[in-house]
Amino acid sequence: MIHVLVSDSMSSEGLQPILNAPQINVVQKKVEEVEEELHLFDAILVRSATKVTEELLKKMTNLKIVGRAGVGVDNIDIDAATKYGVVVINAPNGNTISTAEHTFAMMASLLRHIPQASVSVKSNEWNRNAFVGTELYGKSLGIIGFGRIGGELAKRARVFGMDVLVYDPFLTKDRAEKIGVKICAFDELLAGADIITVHTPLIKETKGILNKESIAKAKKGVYLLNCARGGIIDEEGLIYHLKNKHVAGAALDVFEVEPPVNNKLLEFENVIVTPHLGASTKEAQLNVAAQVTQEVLNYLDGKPVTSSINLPTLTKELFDKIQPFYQLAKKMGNIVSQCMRVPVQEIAIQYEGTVAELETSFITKALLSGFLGARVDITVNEVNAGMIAKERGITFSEKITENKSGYENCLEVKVFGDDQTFVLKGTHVPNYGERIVGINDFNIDFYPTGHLMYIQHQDKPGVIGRVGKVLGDHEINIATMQVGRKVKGGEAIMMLAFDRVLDPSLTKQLASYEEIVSVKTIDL
Ligand SMILES: NC(=O)c1ccc[n+]([C@@H]2O[C@H](COP(=O)([O-])OP(=O)(O)OC[C@H]3O[C@@H](n4cnc5c(N)ncnc54)[C@H](O)[C@@H]3O)[C@@H](O)[C@H]2O)c1
Ligand SMILES: O=C(O)[C@H](O)COP(=O)(O)O
Repeated sequence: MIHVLVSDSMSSEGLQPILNAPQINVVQKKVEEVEEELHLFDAILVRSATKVTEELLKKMTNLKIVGRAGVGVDNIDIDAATKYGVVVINAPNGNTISTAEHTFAMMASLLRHIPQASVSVKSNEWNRNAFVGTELYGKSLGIIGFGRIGGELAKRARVFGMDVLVYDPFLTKDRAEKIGVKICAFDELLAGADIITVHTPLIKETKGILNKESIAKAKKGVYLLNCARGGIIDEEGLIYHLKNKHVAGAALDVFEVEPPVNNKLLEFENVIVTPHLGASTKEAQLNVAAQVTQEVLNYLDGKPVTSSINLPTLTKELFDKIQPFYQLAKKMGNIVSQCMRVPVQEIAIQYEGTVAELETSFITKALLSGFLGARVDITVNEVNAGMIAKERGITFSEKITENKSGYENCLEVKVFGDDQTFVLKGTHVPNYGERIVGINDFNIDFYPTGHLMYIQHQDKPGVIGRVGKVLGDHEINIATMQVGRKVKGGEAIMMLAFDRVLDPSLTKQLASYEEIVSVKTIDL
């Protein structure tokens, strides 16, 4: 049974596929209400209220995926999730329109004093002079952060006859031209805009991007909006400029601390607020819940996810193509790790042929996870493999080379350890399966599965017979056997497969023979 925790309120229509899945037990409760069962959950679905901290991740020992039904992931400790091998996905475009519309509604409300006028009329006043507003038409809207929401907002502003100034270090000229906005430097936007709105993520570069100093560079009488994340506009700086009337008004959907208890901003008549409602429409909630539900189901079912924050994004088509190499790479990493039982400093992976045309970074991570999984005591997967390798001082690299092996596709891994190197080559033969086709300089051909024994020996008469006899004496059936040598009478190797795990005493006995150089067992 798979256990999924939905810890924030979500559209039940969007959650239907997961609620209806017979093999999934869905619990819709806050984290605090399931403290005792946290270790059971395979997945957690959240909005912005649940804080997915390292502390929580440590308690959720079975967790595989965090699904954020929305855009912002600043409530999730991505580094910690990556460290514990937990995939984080979001629903990046399901609430774009709703948030752009909300921002537009806030802007219009702010300039026409609609919330204040509404309260006044409901208090039996009829004070038309107190609420004289300002038109949007002909005004300059400055947008900081021109992604999905910034772009949708700009289209609406253009239709209302506004000029749009944009500051976004990652914005291309092409996109700006298509939407009809002017790319500006930050200070140029501050100086030119009548209204400024922020639509960036909350990251260290954007935290307090509008603060006491930068707001001072804006036009006197500027209006400010924040429907992105609390903290992008520094609240102390905003309060300062509201007091000195440099800022004519502000519209805020988000706050540094939510809910904004005892927040001085709430005392200003010219500050209008909503309780983080940008994404709160039926449509957006259905979209984000449905997107994240499908992604979580896919991932738990071993299928690709398309909007992961800490994994390469793969389409289903690409994932299907990668899948055989992913399995092969994982096994190769595992074999190499068991054959090189010494500290390793470097892992170099080469791709040849058709595999080189795929997303090799994903395959590299699979190989690393197979390698590390065999030697560390924590969950290692493609999410955290790179991070764990670095932590353990193992450098890794990947290279695409011309096809020299003669196989349609070939992966080669070379591992450098204390005074030793080990090379393994593998290929995937369509309709046949994974094959290991090279160990160090030896050509060989075996299916990497089950319980294996790798023997390095001298190519002399009787060695194979002796190995067979020892195993036979212990009633051990050899399932398959492959032998490889470079020159007659020189170094040779054997790869044997068994139906069960071998007793370590056998390894010792075989290794004691003069013609046998080394014996290693490999369990896959
Ligand atoms: N109020 C709500 O309910 C609500 C709803 C949805 C999204 N959001 C928030 O809105 C924000 C934007 O969402 P989006 O979907 O448009 O994201 P997005 O990723 O599409 O856009 C973000 C943009 O910010 C730009 N950016 C990054 N660093 C910058 C910097 N230092 N200076 C200027 N620009 C920078 C990026 O280049 C990108 O174009 C996010 O913080 C998200 O959490 C809030
Ligand atoms: O980043 C987002 O998607 C929004 O801030 C929405 O947050 P919410 O899911 O808590 O409404």
